[in-house]
Amino acid sequence: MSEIAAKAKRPVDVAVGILMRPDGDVLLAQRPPGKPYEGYWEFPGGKVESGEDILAALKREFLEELGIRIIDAQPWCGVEHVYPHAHVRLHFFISHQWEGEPQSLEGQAFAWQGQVAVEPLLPATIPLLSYLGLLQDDLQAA
Ligand SMILES: Nc1nc2c([nH]c(=O)n2[C@H]2C[C@H](O)[C@@H](COP(=O)(O)OP(=O)(O)OP(=O)(O)O)O2)c(=O)[nH]1
Repeated sequence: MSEIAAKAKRPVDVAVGILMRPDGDVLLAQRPPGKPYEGYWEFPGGKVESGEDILAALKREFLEELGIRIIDAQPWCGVEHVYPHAHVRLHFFISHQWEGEPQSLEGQAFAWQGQVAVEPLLPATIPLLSYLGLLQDDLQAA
């Protein structure tokens, strides 16, 4: 295998955060122009840097991209997906504790959603929505 092909196949770790309000609404962001899949909706986050702890990466990305300070977040699930542009390993966290309101520091749009209805959504994230819906239902029933 050539060095370029091997590099292309190496998974990239991505820290992704689902901010969940007490009523179950979650925050989505629209990918800004210039990124692969621009205009698609996602849960905010970004690539983990070499040697960086995943939760630390999550906190850094939220501060850099949204101006939000995550106080605490719990690991939720992992998803691996191969896109034409990258092989990603997504580490999803759920946070109920943060400070600040989302600011569009990268020109991205935001939406708080109960039932997630924004479209299009990044393909690797779509299968998680039904599981997320169960969590939101539990929160509302509590
Ligand atoms: N943040 C986020 N990324 C996701 C989700 N679902 C999904 O497939 N991804 C993929 C898309 C990208 O290939 C990768 C995230 O990388 P990115 O390019 O947005 O990361 P970044 O903000 O660090 O970008 P950059 O510094 O390289 O511009 O993960 C999701 O729900 N949220």
